[in-house]
Amino acid sequence: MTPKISARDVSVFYGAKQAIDHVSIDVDQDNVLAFIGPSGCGKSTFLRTLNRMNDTVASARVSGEILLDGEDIYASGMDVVQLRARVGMVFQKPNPFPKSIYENVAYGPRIHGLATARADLDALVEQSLRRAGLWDEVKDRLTDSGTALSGGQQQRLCIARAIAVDPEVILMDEPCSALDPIATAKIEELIHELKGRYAIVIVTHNMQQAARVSQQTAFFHLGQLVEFGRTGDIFTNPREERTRDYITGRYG
Ligand SMILES: Nc1ncnc2c1ncn2[C@@H]1O[C@H](COP(=O)(O)OP(=O)(O)OP(=O)(O)O)[C@@H](O)[C@H]1O
Repeated sequence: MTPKISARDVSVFYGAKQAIDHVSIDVDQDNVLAFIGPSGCGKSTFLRTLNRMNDTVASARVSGEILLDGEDIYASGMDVVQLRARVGMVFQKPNPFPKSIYENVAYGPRIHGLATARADLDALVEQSLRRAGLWDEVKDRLTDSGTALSGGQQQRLCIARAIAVDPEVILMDEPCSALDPIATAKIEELIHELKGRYAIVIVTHNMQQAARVSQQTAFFHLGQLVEFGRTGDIFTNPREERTRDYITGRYG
């Protein structure tokens, strides 16, 4: 199977400090891939290279190659706005726009010209909220502010917002770390439902979560990709000592 994203020999520097050290990895189409590793090992930094979110950090410099469907996303002609629609992102802290629930979801399709007629936009908003498992909770209050929802609902709204522009990949950077266990379980359920429709990459500190939601796991340490494989193998039979030490809680 051709990978959805292929990262080759990727390094990232913040000024003189190297945060990612020659990482190569493929993201498959039909999988959930989890990035795990101790704090500061570079999980978020690497995740953010996959849709050029590091462009927003002045000191960040990326080398190597990242191909999306075989196309170099760092090529000079790449439209970064379009790229971030194709490779959407959900952040640690839910960050809905200070606008209505409807507008949070409709904004992206409108600026990308995916729906112009009101009825089409309404249908797209409903479909996105349904896929994000939020429709039944908000259908009678679409004009309320997105920021008035609970944290878990806000995170699902952010997922609906990412889905609305018809992405191919969804990057999730610790999407449950600000949520309680019930809201977390809902997001995990949602990840199961979204799997197959979108390639999903999730950064998580929670190893049980990685084991529950992902089919593949990548373990990072000090900017290096130490081990990458099937989640079951990584957690039950890791090849590398550093992976074993981490998953058994010897450091972290
Ligand atoms: N904007 C930045 N400017 C300078 N250094 C940064 C920046 N962002 C991250 N770093 C550094 O890069 C390294 C990797 O950080 P990163 O946040 O990617 O790790 P992480 O594994 O996601 O950590 P955590 O699990 O704590 O979120 C760390 O040493 C961090 O201090």
